[in-house]
Amino acid sequence: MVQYHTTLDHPLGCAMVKTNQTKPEMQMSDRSTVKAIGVISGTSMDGIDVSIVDTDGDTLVKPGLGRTFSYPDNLRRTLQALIAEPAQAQSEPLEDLERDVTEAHIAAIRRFMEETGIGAAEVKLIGFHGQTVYHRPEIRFTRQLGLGDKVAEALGIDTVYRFRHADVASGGEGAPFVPLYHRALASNLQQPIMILNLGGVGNVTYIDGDVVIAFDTGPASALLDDFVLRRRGMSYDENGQLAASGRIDQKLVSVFMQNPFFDRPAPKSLDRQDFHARAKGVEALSDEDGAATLAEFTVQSVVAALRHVPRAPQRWLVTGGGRRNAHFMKRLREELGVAVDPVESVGWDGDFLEAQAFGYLAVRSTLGLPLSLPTTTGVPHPMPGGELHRAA
Ligand SMILES: Nc1ncnc2c1ncn2[C@@H]1O[C@H](COP(=O)(O)OP(=O)(O)OP(=O)(O)O)[C@@H](O)[C@H]1O
Ligand SMILES: CC(=O)N[C@H]1[C@@H]2OC[C@@H](O2)[C@@H](O)[C@@H]1O[C@H](C)C(=O)O
Repeated sequence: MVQYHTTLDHPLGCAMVKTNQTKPEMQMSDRSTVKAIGVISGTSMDGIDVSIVDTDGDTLVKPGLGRTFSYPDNLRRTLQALIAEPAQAQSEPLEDLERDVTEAHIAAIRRFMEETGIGAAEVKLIGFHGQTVYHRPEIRFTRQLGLGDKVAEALGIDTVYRFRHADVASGGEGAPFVPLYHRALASNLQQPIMILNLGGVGNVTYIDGDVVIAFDTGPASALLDDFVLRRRGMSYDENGQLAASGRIDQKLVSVFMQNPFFDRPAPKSLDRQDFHARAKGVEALSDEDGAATLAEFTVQSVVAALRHVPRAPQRWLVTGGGRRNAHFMKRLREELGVAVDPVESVGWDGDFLEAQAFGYLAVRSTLGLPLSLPTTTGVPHPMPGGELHRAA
């Protein structure tokens, strides 16, 4: 197994770097396809996404079925409270919480396999992302709760986890990590093309042949979700109805857009909570106007992504839960002035791209292939990563 040691003087030793590059677990000549399950709970914490992909870890990719399973209510609430307290999310040991998060993921994978009839013997690997609770690449720190060894042991399937750690330890942003999967999927599409993920945080992948540029764009649904929860007790603004019924406070949007993040060259990444403190200005607005203003902030932060790509793509494909927000989609079409479609328009499943990506990346990890590039996370060179735990 690849060996790691911690590079940071941190009590949790969360950032790891690969030290002795041993032989990859699979050789390039073994490149037949294998089935890998990917599992992730994103920053919205709306559930655990599980999917499967049949892949050689390179150009061959066949996505399979996907399912989302909710966190138990008390666990979701505990996680939501934790991410609002950055000091705790960074420094507390959180052993009980990490065990609960791991168990919820194991239960989700079990149910996925039962419901889809996929047997453990068919699955070569699990790519286990875990739950991001704190992300600070500038101090070389990223934290995803979840214990890969427990997943491997409980399910009897080799499991790769700690995908982002080697990247962050080497000075990379540690996110986004889905872009190489986007590249594999988009190889037959007209380029340049932009893939936009509207999750809790937004991120884009610009693909033009060998050029892959990726970065986080700004808030996607996180600010709006938290606002409508506070104001209306709703977990999100269904179809963007509330935002569509309000008036945008353009002055506030331009204040939000003065944040130096938007001019910072790519690659760059965000913690879910990064814009919360500075978005407090919406508290003085009505529910409708506040929602309209926060939604517009998301839209303008996506438009600002064009500052950091070489050519304006003629087509945007949108993935993540935000593609269901009709108001986001309408405003993006108006502002970008080109085709903006959900990824389903090219046959991809926008609910499971991230889960599939971590299955794909798990296979790449065992092949010793890069998971991130200088142009996707700012690593000094294409960077392998992930930590493999054998089932037995
Ligand atoms: N019908 C809908 N109308 C409006 N918004 C929706 C709808 N369905 C989902 N969403 C939004 O999508 C969000 C979830 O998106 P998604 O599952 O892609 O996020 P995530 O994967 O947790 O986040 P990230 O990609 O940042 O890790 C919800 O929190 C909600 O704001
Ligand atoms: C640190 C972390 O978990 N970041 C997430 C988050 O959610 C969206 C955006 O911010 C992206 O950078 C990343 O998610 C996907 C899975 C990624 O790594 O591509």
